[in-house]
Amino acid sequence: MTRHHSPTLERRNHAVPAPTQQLLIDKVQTLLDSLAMVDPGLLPPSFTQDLVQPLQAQRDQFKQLQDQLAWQAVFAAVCAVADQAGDRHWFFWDAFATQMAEFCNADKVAVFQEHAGTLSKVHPLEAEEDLLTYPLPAFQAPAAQGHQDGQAQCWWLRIPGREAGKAVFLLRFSRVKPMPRINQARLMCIAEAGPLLRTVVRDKLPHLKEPRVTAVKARPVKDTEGSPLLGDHPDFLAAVAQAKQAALSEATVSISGESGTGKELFAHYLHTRSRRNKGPFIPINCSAIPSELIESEMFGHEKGAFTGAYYRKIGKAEQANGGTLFLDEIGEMPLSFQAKLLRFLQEKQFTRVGGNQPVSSDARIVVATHRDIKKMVVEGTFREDLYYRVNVIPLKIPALRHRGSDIRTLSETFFAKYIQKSRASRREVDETVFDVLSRYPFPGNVRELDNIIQRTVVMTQKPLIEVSDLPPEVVENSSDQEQEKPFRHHPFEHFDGLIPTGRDDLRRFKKEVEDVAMSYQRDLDRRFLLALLREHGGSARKAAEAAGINRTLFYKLLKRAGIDISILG
Ligand SMILES: Nc1ncnc2c1ncn2[C@@H]1O[C@H](COP(=O)(O)OP(=O)(O)OP(=O)(O)O)[C@@H](O)[C@H]1O
Repeated sequence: MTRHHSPTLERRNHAVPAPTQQLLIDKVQTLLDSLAMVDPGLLPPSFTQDLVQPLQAQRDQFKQLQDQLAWQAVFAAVCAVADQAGDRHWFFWDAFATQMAEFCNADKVAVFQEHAGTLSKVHPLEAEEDLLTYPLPAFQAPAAQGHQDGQAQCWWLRIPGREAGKAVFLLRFSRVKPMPRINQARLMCIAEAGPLLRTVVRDKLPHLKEPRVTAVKARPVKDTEGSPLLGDHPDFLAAVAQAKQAALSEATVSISGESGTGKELFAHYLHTRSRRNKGPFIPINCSAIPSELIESEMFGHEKGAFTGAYYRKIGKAEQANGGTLFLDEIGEMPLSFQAKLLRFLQEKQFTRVGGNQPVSSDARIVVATHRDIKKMVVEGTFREDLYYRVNVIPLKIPALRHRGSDIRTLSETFFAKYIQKSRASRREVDETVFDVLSRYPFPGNVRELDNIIQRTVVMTQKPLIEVSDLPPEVVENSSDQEQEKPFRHHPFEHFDGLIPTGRDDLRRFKKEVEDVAMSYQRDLDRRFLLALLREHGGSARKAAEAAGINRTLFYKLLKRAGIDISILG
């Protein structure tokens, strides 16, 4: 069987500028759109067939070209990965492999599937011909069958006419993210296939040259200035700096931020850095206490104040004397209690439930909320005077997903913490894990990240923690990319000479479009002018008047459109 010798996919091909492709598509589309607006009465019956359909075909051809160029870019990226990996083995990243599988042409090659575990049986293949020079359609991937997402698979291609085949690794990686847009695939081929394939090579083919492995070693928990607040994103550091400043004063601080961003941690940090740090830090979660009990929780009660009050109880406000009282979720504070709280904040005095003696407490107040209490004021569910009383120093903690670099810092620290606690304390984390985590939106913020990593470390005992060890929901939701639109046609179907691959070809294409556009325009002008003249009994003066242009210009237009007025009767 002869081998398919279509033009090779040279790397220079993907150098054709992407904007030019889009420009061509846009141009033809604009033309089509304006044609769609022309009054059908002015158009010849064969209009659609003669003009619209060829234009549509041209637009589709440009789109196809765009796809193909994108594929070539991906191909070039895969070449780069393959270059790094040595000359005998090919590595395809899943999205690429799946696409290839779709365009499989099974009669050209025989394909044998091998599981990664049997890879070592694949004997070294002579490399007398560089695989890079093969036309892409000759790489026939089998239709995806029996793959498990997230698992590396090996496919062995046997190319007809040759004794031995070439080993091709197709990496199933679809759990990591849905198919990316093709123009993003290029970057991701390198970013994602790289670490995974290195892992596969290292684990399964130990006899091959040791690949470069990028794994992160667990390291001791960071402890900067004794602060438990970890992070180095500029917005986070700005919040820490504000907190440091606020700690020096006695003013009430109002901390806002989504759930799990570290509001309580910040409140504690404020306390430990304040001059009250020898005093108590007393937190009270307003959302966790039933509204009828909030007053006695906060201010305590006297013995016999109500049924079941057998002893005097000291409330949180009193316990916090000399220290800090942290009112968490202040937005959940019942409206009925807000007036009493306001009085305490202003006078530093309160009365225990069932008592009549005023009790004083010198507590610094820090409040937190994940709700927009300003909005609650407008809605009438939070007292305006209390809002101003607590909102003296506002401190906003950004959500984790807006603090990209912190995901990395915190992940490393949490991995280190839990790996140290685990039985096998010498474990590593594959870089790809951090890539996946950095793309996950973390609705539960730092608390969620902490839980995810703890769960991951506990649930696997492997020496190298990989993406497949992360909880599936994290991997599935780690994509911030748009959903991939499936390709409509084989990317290399018309590769042989039909599709322009260089700048000159594109210029020619562009000129063709312009010529077509011009001829359509002339044709339309002509039809319009003729219709106008007929309507006005062949009188150029009347027709010009009706069109709102002067007669000289009208004659010019007639001349340009090749209309001889004398033939009109
Ligand atoms: N910057 C950080 N560094 C280290 N750990 C953090 C950081 N931010 C949050 N955490 C950890 O995340 C968890 C949640 O933090 P915390 O309880 O302070 O959040 P929160 O905003 O008060 O949550 P909620 O609104 O649900 O009460 C805690 O285990 C905390 O130690």
